Amino acid sequence: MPLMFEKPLGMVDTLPALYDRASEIRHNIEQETGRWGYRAIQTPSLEYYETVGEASAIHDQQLFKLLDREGQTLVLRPDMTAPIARVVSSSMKNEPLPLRLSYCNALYRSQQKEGGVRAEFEQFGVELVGDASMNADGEVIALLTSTLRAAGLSAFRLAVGHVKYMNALFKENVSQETANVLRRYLYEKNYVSYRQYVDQLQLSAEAKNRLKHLQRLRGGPEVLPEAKKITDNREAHEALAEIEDLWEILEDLGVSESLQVDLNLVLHIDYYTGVVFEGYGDSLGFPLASGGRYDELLGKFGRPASATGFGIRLDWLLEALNHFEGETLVRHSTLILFSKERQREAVQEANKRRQNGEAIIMQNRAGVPDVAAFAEKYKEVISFAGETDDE
Ligand SMILES: N[C@@H](Cc1c[nH]c[nH+]1)C(=O)O
Repeated sequence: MPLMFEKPLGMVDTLPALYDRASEIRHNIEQETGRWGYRAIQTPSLEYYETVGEASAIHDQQLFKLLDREGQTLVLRPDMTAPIARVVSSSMKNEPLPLRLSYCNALYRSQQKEGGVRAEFEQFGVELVGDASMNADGEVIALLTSTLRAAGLSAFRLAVGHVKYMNALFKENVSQETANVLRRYLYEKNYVSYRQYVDQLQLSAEAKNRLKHLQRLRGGPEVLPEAKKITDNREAHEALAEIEDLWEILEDLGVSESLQVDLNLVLHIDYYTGVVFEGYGDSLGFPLASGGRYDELLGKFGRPASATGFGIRLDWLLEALNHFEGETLVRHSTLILFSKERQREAVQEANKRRQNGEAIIMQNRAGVPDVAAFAEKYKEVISFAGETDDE
């Protein structure tokens, strides 16, 4: 294949039909978060590696890095949460907390050769900064459900976990390195390897049982008392009490039905410090949204504050909505086909219709090699033909 048709790994084009669909969804989502008082923000595509790049807590190999003229290393933003932490701590530092912000931006995460995963994708997200109460966690989860609904996704599930519960359980039973391996398996949802790995560890039978029990801690709020039984750790119990409190809030917010507790949940970013969650469309095998509480990130930028938020991948949301059927010709505009001698009339007609909100394409017949084939695409064709044209 000639190189001129190739794109760098993980880069994709968006053709008009999909672009229109994505804009519509973006618009619906932004309207919904606007109704909850979230104000949109934009930040640059490039950030310093040493500040935002590191704070993003994305694997170093996944960062796209480049150098500016001063020799400083820059990254294409892999995440919006860290840039927002930067803004909240600098240009918005006098704004009283809590702050409610939203964004819709392209993010960049470089991919391995295999996998065929996008390295540039659009993410819509919100951040609620400065509210440590469980109501903030409840609000962002409820907002995630209502944005997914506003986007037209009726069937989805949300899983809610807690970083501190898992950390405490691992700390009590295994070393840091072992915990990292276990976390990796849980992140990959590779439960078979998780069990096999636990089986071959040099641990007491009880410790192995506790680690395996963790895997079954998924379901309704009835798993919380179960979860209590396998550890006496204070932090773990506090984490469970937070989820209980959250559940009540979510019931009051009317969104507990699509929710599940999942104490196995591990996300791809490690700045999370509390409640974490992930959203799945019924037809997809992978999560299209995720988020959670990150109480230590803002402090890295000099304005310590608790915070929580979520990000939705728009490409995966579109897939869940089943609108990935590929490019089709959209018969939504009207064609005005004119000949030079009638161009003034054609313009008047086009202006009138455009003012009424109609999409009009004006096309001089002389500019089209095959008029019949071209006109085929439009739902309505208006002709301002000259004397010598055949109709
Ligand atoms: N930035 C996270 C999503 C998130 C927003 N706020 C908290 N978490 C991500 O890219 O997955």
